[in-house]
Amino acid sequence: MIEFKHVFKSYGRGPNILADINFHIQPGEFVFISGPSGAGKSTLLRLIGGLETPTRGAVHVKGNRIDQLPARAQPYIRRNIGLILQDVHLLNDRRAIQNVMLPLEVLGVEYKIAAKRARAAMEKVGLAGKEDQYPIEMSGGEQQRLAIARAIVNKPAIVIADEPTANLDAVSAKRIMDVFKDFNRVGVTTLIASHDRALMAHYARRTLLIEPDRFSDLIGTPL
Ligand SMILES: Nc1ncnc2c1ncn2[C@@H]1O[C@H](COP(=O)(O)OP(=O)(O)OP(=O)(O)O)[C@@H](O)[C@H]1O
Repeated sequence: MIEFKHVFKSYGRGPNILADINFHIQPGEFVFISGPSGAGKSTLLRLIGGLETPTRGAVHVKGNRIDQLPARAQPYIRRNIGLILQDVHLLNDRRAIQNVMLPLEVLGVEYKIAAKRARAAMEKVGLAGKEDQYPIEMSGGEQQRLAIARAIVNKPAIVIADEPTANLDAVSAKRIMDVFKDFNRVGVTTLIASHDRALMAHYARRTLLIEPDRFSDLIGTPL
């Protein structure tokens, strides 16, 4: 489903952030990406999402080399990935529900159906009743949950989330993790980078631990 083969990544002339990374994630796995700040967790997720290209090596996603896809094929692969980054990139001139409907609009889903699905996704992340607000009128945690609703609304095969619970209180964090768990239960491959090891220990069965000089592929979660 997701495979790294001898992947190296540096930015510009800087040092290798990732060096000779190898792993293979099967469909339906729930994987925790862990490691100290600045070690390269976001970089790894961005490589899978096709937002960065490796300096060396190959990144395979759903049988395609995402790092070598022609530009016209990228939207097709990205459509399968629900990407939740730290910078939520919401459109402030559109209401909350319109933000969530965007991925469906791109796919040409009929307006009424798209609105219904967007409303359901917002309810899942605890934002029922906030449909008509503008993102700017929402709290940081609400914006983060809105970005999550947008990422899951078209039922992607892969969900990648970078610190999805960082701005959330314990109750909201658990709610969001349960949303990911429900998706994972029906086969969605899930990768989550987080500093919250205790929370992740309840959900993930495998950990990719990224440290400055070491990469470890572990069963369970380290506590
Ligand atoms: N676009 C970029 N240009 C140059 N350097 C970058 C860029 N993006 C990330 N880096 C550097 O790469 C390293 C890894 O960053 P990354 O964001 O992947 O770490 P992280 O493990 O996700 O950190 P955190 O837990 O703090 O979010 C850092 O030293 C960072 O400064």
